[in-house]
This record gives sequence, structure tokens and C-alpha cells, in this order.
Amino acid sequence: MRKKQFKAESKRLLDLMVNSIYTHKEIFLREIISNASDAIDKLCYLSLTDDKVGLNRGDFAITISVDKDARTLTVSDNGIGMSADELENNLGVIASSGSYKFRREQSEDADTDIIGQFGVGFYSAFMVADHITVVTKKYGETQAWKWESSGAEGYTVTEAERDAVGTDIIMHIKEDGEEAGEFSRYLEDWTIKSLVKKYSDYIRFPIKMLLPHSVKKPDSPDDKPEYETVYEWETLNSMVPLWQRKKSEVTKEEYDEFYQQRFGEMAPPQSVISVSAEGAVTYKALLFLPSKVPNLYYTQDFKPGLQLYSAGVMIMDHCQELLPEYFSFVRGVVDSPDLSLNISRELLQHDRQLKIISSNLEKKIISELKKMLSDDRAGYEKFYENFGRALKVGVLNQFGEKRESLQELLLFYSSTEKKLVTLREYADRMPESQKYIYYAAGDTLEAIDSLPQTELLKERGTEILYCTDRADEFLADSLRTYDGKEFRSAVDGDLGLEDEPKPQESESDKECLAFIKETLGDRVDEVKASQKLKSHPVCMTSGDGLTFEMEKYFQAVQPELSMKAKRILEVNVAHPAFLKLESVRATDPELAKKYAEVLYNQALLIAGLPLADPSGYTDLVCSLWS
Ligand SMILES: Nc1ncnc2c1ncn2[C@@H]1O[C@H](COP(=O)(O)OP(=O)(O)OP(=O)(O)O)[C@@H](O)[C@H]1O
Repeated sequence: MRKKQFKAESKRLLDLMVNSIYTHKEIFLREIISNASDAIDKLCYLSLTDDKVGLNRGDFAITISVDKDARTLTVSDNGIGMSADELENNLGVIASSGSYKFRREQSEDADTDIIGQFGVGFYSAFMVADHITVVTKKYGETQAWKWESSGAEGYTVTEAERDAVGTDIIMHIKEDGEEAGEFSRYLEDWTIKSLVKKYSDYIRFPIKMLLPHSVKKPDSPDDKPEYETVYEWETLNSMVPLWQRKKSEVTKEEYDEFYQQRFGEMAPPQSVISVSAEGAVTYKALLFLPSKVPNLYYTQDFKPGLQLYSAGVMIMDHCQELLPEYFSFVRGVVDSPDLSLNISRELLQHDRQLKIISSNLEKKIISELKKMLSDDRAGYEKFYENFGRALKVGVLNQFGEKRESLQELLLFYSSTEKKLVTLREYADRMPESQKYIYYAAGDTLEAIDSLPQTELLKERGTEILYCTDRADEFLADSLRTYDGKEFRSAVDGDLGLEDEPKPQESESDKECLAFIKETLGDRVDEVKASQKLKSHPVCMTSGDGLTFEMEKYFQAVQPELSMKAKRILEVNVAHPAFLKLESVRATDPELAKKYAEVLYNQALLIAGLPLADPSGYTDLVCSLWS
């Protein structure tokens, strides 16, 4: 029979498995058992609504058997099975899961690491087996199928015999190499027992094995007992899912292992939240805050949502209704006996119990974050670096409905503290005379710090919150006040400093400002003497309303709206540049116009706004030399 070829991508992974030098090859068993458990999950779920399945929750099991003479290790399940097409699609092509895409981007050297950290599914069996046979019968079909492969050169799919629905994965274990027992150990009962305990203890279906027990022969005398070996089925795993156990009884390693394996994450989670609720709805939840931004988080391929179980039966893999959108990075499991099992995605949105769970989980996550913020500042800052943006989105969404509960979790860089601070810390430090919470937005901390507009506040020692994330400014707009104090842009609006002397404009200054306005025409909305500037000659501000950073944001995401902030040219009327302009205005108005152009373009540059004619501007500046 003709061999079929693996798809190129699969072949590379397969080669990697066959020739693996990875030291923890033992993880293959975890992968094969996890697939068996998933397959049982699917049929178990069907059995709830379909009597024809003919199996009850207690009938499902995974069995492991060893044939030392034939050097085979077989893992069988009575799960959903696979059709011929599915065999081709599932085992002939590597799952195009996110984790694989990630693997592909890694260098060859990183491969061995990846095996350990991700687990690579079915193919990992090729680390220990030189030939694999899969015999399977899909639920609802009469024909069984056999898939066979000895590795990268291809596979065959043929008709087969199998009485019941389910799958056998028969692994022919490799001969030992230089190291004694290197592979043969996977044919030993004790190895299998300890591997199941180590990696698959919480699998919710029994993992059974026929094991030898030494028992006294019934007819042997008590004073001279004789023993015989009897084989009995033993369940190797405790079957208690991690989320059903008390947090104090679970080790960090167990949580890490569970998280990394189940959610395909490289790094252990940053924190684990375990919830056990009784009351309006009874449920257990195990939530993980990732320590790294999930691989596909910012792509459309990222699948948010928690795994939803009802009394130990998985009913949905990515239930998005369990978390608010802004917490979509949170991974985890929710298990509630109160949920209807045949709930559909459409119904979920209206499910009252689910709403209660979701709102409780949201509160739990927020309080866990607040705890992290107060007890582990460095850890929280790391979290914020990864997911601070999600919190900001939370504040902004739904017209700021969540702002009260999330505002304490926000961090901003402080101009005076030179580190990230909370709004609480800012407010507690504010002198009584300070009326506003000042913030300034820009591309980088350095750029904001050198903005002429911040000069006065800095001179007064006033703390300014620097916003380098585009979302930050919208944030100030959405929060409006904190602790009764209004937010005010240090860059754009009036600083509201009543004790600061107003700029002294002479009649001639006023005329000169009007001259500049006339020169610049509609390009500016206003030209005025600045209260903010100390040593710098000009700056551009936008007044109240849309700011320049918002304008840039809209330009980037919705240019068709042509959203434009006001342009107010603020001039330092005590600056020599202005005085020079003023002095040449009467004698050489053309030169004065050029100076006005320079001031205007300089102000645009400082604000990070585009110049209408950069090359014309360069020519203009150079003409002033000659
Ligand atoms: N025992 C089984 N019964 C039914 N289907 C199976 C079984 N083992 C594997 N499969 C099918 O083969 C697919 C590929 O398995 P594989 O372990 O390679 O990837 P995965 O489990 O989908 O992804 P990952 O291991 O990265 O989480 C599975 O998704 C499943 O559809």
C-alpha cells in the first residue's frame, strides 16, 4: 500500500521527535493520556444528551497495557474516536495550534527546550517509539481504522477491526541505546505508575492498568502459605482535579505544571487564584495570571475564555462569558454543578448563573491584583508592563463604567519620583494648594520631560504624571477626577495656577502677537502670550478638548475622520527670539514674517506634529543665515 507523506511542517517536528536528544522524553505519556482524556471528554459530553452513546460517566476510562515481549506500550480510551478523515487530518498534519506557530518561529537550537515547555502532542511519542499504530473507531461509525507510521517517511491508513468506539495508541518502544534501560524503562510497570502520578494524576477519568499482585493461594495452609501472582485492575491516578483541591494542599510545582501543560505556556504563571464559592451559585475556579504576554495575545488567533466544566464534565473550552473582555489574558478553569450541561453558546450570554460567576471572578481578580500591588510591588509592575494596557481598556470601555474599581490599579510614571506611581500615592502627596492632577502625554519619557510646557510646573516642584501610552490620555479624560481632584493636561490646557503671575503684555507685544497670527493665518487658531514658558521661546497647545496625542491616535486608526486638535501658539514674550521679531517688525516685516514661520514650525516639531512642508522650512531656516 502507498505511503502518504506528512505535511512539511509536521515532518520537521517529527524529525525532531525521532532524533530527539531531549532528556525528559517521559512527557510523551502525559501527551498521549491527555489526548485520550480529551477524546473521552467529548463522548462523555455527548452522552449527556444522546442516549445512544450507552455509557455513563463512570464507564469511561483510559487503560494502559504493556507487552514486554512485543516491546509495546498501549494507551486505550473509550472516547469519541476518529474517522478516517480525522486520522488523516489530525495525525498527518501537525495541529496548527498557536503553540506550533510559535515553535516554528524559534531557531533549531530552541527546539529541545520547546519540547519540555510546551509538550508537542501526539508526535512526542516518536521520542520513545520507532513505530506507532493507532486503531480507532469513531462514535456513530461502523468501520474502524488503523493508522501506522515509523516516523518521517510517511504513514498509512487502512481499514481495521475494533469492537467498541474509542482509540488504541500502540507504541513500539525503541531498543535501548548506549544507556541501559533508556527506552525499556517505559515497559516497566513502576515507570508507568510513577509517570501517571507525576503528570496525569488529576485527569478526571480513571487511568487503569492491569498490575500483578502477590496473593496467598486459597488452598495453601496458613502456616506454610504459598503465593501466586494475580493480575488486577488498578487505578493509577487520584482523579481529583487541581481545582477541587485546597490551595494550601497543592504545591507551586503542581500549579505550574498544570498551567503550562494545559494552556501551552512556556513560563509558569505569575499568580494563581483559587476560588471556592457556595451560595447563589456553587462553583470552583482556578485562575492564572500569566507571567508573560501570551504568544498570540495581540493577534486574531488568540482565543480568550476559561474552560467551563459542569460537575467534572468539560462543556466548553473557551467560555468568554466568564470574564470581562479586558481580563481576556486570564487563563483558567471554572467548574460548577449548577450549570445546565447542554447550554449553547447563544444561551450562555443570558445565563444568570454564569453572570454571577463572571462578576465574582472579576472582583476576585481585581482584589488579587490590589493585593499584589500592596505586597509585591515589583511583581505588580511586571504584571502592569504586560497587561497594564488591558486594565486601561477596562477603564475606557463601556463609558468608564468600571473606572471606580480599576483606577487604583493604574500606574503612571512620576516626574518627581522618577518611577511608576499610583493615583493614590500622587493624591496623598499633593500639597493642599494644588488643585489639579497634572499629566503630560508624549512618545517617550525623555520627550515629555523636555517639553517646554512642563517647565513651569517642574520649576514649582509639582508632580506630573507622564503618559507614554496612547491610551493614557483617553484615560485621564475618562477618569475626569480622582479623589475629588480634576485631571489637567500640563501640556495642552490652562494650568489653572492662580498664584502664578499672568504674563505682562505691552501694547507692542499684543500687536506683535496679532502680527504673528496674521502671518500664520488659519494654520493656528490663536496666538497668545504664554504663562507656562520660562526659558523656551514657543510651544503649541490645544486648549481644552481634543489633544495632539488624541489627534495622532485618530490619524493612525481612523484617518477618514480628520480629527484635528486646536492649535494655539503660545509665545514667551520675554524671550530674546520674540523681542528680536518685535524689533524687526516695523523695519523689515518680511524678515519678521520669516521669524514667525520659524516659531510656528518649531512649535509643531516640539509637539511631534508633522510639518506641512519640511523642505520649505529647511530652506527658510537656511535663508536666515545668508
Ligand atoms: N486518543 C485520541 N482520540 C481521539 N482523537 C485523538 C486522540 N489522540 C489524538 N487525537 C486527535 O489528534 C489531534 C492531534 O493531537 P495532538 O496531541 O498532536 O495535538 P493536540 O492535542 O490537538 O494539541 P496540543 O497537544 O498542542 O494541545 C487531537 O487534536 C485529536 O483531535
